Amino acid sequence: MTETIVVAVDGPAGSGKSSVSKAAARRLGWAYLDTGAAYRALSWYVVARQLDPADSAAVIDALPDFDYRIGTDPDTYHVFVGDRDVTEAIRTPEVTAVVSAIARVPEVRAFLTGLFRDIIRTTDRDGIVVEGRDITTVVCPDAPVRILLTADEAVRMARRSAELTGHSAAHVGEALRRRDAADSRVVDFMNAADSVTTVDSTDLDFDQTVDAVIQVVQKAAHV
Ligand SMILES: Nc1ncnc2c1ncn2[C@@H]1O[C@H](COP(=O)(O)OP(=O)(O)O)[C@@H](O)[C@H]1O
Ligand SMILES: Nc1ccn([C@@H]2O[C@H](COP(=O)(O)OP(=O)(O)O)[C@@H](O)[C@H]2O)c(=O)n1
Repeated sequence: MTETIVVAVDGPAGSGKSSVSKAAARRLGWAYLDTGAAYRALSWYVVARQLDPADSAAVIDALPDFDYRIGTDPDTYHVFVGDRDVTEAIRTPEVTAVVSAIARVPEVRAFLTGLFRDIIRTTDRDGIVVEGRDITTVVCPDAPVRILLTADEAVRMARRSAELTGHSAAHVGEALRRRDAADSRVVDFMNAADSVTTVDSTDLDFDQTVDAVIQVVQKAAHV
């Protein structure tokens, strides 16, 4: 059996990681793994169990009962905790506001990294596009294709606030800046690590960004 080709994609919030990675996976006929969804689902679970997200010990204690499942088919993407479909619930501003506190706990990162590697190992496609904050550096540092997807902060904020109707652009922008600042104290996703290719989507539209990612994949993985 040939080994699955891993495409590792990191970047800050609103850079296009999820949407671009999903579209690239679809075009390649490969699997897609959204790692942020696991951090979000754990945050949702902590809130649902009425635990304090800032209480690391309580969050660590909850890990063995965290029954997480995610689809890796880009066309039928769903996130479950137990038998509850949380695909929508994990995107609310309430969950987004607590996710950085959960993600900074080293035991949480180790637990979820193990889970991601299991999912990657058991994929039945020729390749998998995995996106997050530490995929090129921690989860899959040996991936044959490693990409940092960036865009200027103002552009990222504008994209995000266009998605979240009902929230002011200033509020969305401030929340995004605060989350990036907190997250980047834990892992560096603003600077490309050695031999990681940067794709800057500031002046690219969505399709051009997908094209740019596919080109990096084709060049690095010869597909
Ligand atoms: N190059 C691009 N040009 C315009 N809009 C984009 C581009 N890339 C992504 N988007 C849009 O920006 C929004 C945020 O993208 P998303 O994939 O959720 O980012 P991330 O996963 O990095 O937070 C989405 O609505 C997406 O469709
Ligand atoms: N590999 C990853 C992915 C996400 N995360 C955390 O999970 C949160 C949500 O990730 P996400 O990718 O869904 O966020 P967006 O960039 O899509 O808004 C981030 O703000 C990080 O705190 C992480 O720490 N490591």
